[in-house]
This record gives sequence, structure tokens and C-alpha cells, in this order.
Amino acid sequence: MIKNRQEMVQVALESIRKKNEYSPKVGLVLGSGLSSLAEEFEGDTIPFSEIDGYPVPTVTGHSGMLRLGPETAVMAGRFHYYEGHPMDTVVLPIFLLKSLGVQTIILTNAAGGIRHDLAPGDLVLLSDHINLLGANPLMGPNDDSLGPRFPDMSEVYTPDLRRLAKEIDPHLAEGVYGAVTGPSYETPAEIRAYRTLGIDVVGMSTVPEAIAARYLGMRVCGISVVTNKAAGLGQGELDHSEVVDTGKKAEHRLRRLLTELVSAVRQHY
Ligand SMILES: O=P(O)(O)O[C@H]1O[C@H](CO)[C@@H](O)[C@H]1O
Ligand SMILES: Nc1nc2[nH]cnc2c(=O)[nH]1
Repeated sequence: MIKNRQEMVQVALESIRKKNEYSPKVGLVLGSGLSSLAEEFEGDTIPFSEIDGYPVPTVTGHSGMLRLGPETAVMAGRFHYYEGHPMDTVVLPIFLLKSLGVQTIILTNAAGGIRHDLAPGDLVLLSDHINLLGANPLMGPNDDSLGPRFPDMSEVYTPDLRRLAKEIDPHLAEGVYGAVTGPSYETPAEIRAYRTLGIDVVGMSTVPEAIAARYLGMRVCGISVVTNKAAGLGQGELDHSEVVDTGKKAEHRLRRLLTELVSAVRQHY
């Protein structure tokens, strides 16, 4: 299983290296509706379809491109567990970013707001997460040369990066992200239960990526765009096209935060 994942990384890396040799230190993953933010960062655009062995996203709002430049590697799109991918594939982009030289990763996503003060369009800096996926991307034999068998998760979201983000955007909310499998959205009863667990925003991604990134020794920052009030807390039904539209509308504030955070990270480390 590990061999398979490391082989996938190697094959993907070789096809990227035929296109350019950049080794950026900062990586970004852009969630639903946020793909066009990749254009903010300098680099060559490599469609996922041109990366050997790499799947293409099946979800609207994930364009499926890597923008690889001297300072940043941006994954415009991600793979979700609910798409039917094994966890190895869900976290393949993280292992690939690591092999490209990335040391700091910024994970973004679209999420439903559970905490009462969160409204569509708000940004939430992740302070922690709760994994309700029923799976962990590190299951299976461990390669000790990559990371420990039992990696510590007491500070997944690097405090220093959170401080930098709050200096840039002092009104940034902070909260706990809960990851569920989806693809069905939650019932109102599930949302009430998640609230009592201490979950502030809910989504179907990010947590496997954050776990893999910490395992690999990366610094991690997580940012949710609240695209809707969670089930039962707002008006009407949840709809992915609204998730994508609201994600696009939040791009302006997120653009400033991401670009300034990337330059702060470059100065800081
Ligand atoms: O987490 P990202 O990829 O931003 O997408 C979120 O939006 C989709 C549901 O509308 C799910 O995929 C959920 O995880
Ligand atoms: N699970 C989940 N994922 C989302 N992604 C965007 N909004 C939501 C939501 O309300 N629930």
C-alpha cells in the first residue's frame, strides 16, 4: 500500500519535472468554488490530466490544475473520499507537494456554518478539527522514513501561521472544522449533534490532507469559507451550486488573505 502511494508520487513527480523544475516552499489547496484564485500566484499551469497517474476532479468548482511556480504550488481542486477514491489518492496531492519541496501548506475549503455567529461569506481560520470520516489516511503499513507511526496531532494548525493570518485579517473568525464523508449533506439532527461535539464548520475534505501534512512535518494552515448555514439553521435546501457561487463571492477577501499570508510565510521562515 505504501509502495503504491510512493510509486504514485514518483510517477506524478517525474511527469511534472518534465515541465518545470520549481521547488516552492509554500503549497495551497483550493476548495469548492475557489479554483480561480490560482491565477493570483505566479507559475506554469499544469492540468491534472497531464500529471501521470493523477485523477481528475469530478466535483463542480474544482478545476483540476496545478499552478507551479518559484514560490508557490497551488492545487486548484482536490480529491474527496466520497468520490470513491481510496485515502491514498485523497492525500496524494499532499505527498506530491512535499516531494516538490513544500514545507508550509494552506488548505482551503467551502463549509457549512454551524456556530450561530457564522454567516455565508465569512472566513474561518481553523484552530482544530474533528475527524468523523471513519478513516485515516495513515492507515496501513508505515514508512518510518516519511513520518512516525503515531504522529502527534495536538497542534495540527500551526499557531504561528494562525497568528500571521490574524495579523493580516484581524476580524478573521476561528473555529473547529468537522469532516464528514458526505456526499449527502447533514440532517438538522446531525448538525445539532455536531454542535454539541464542538464543531463550528462542517465539510467533506481537508482533515485527511491536514493529517498527512502534519505526518510529513509540514506547517499547516486551514481556512474555511462559510458558503451556507448548515442544515436546519438557514432557509431552504442545501445545494452545491450555491456552495460554489458563495465560494466565488468570498474570493475577494480570501485573495488578499492568501496572497499576504504567502508573502508573510516567505519572510517568516
Ligand atoms: O471541501 P471542499 O472541497 O471545498 O468542498 C465542500 O463542498 C462540497 C459540498 O458542497 C464538498 O466537497 C465539501 O467538502
Ligand atoms: N458536509 C458539508 N459540506 C459542505 N460544504 C459546503 N457546505 C457544506 C455543508 O453544509 N455540509
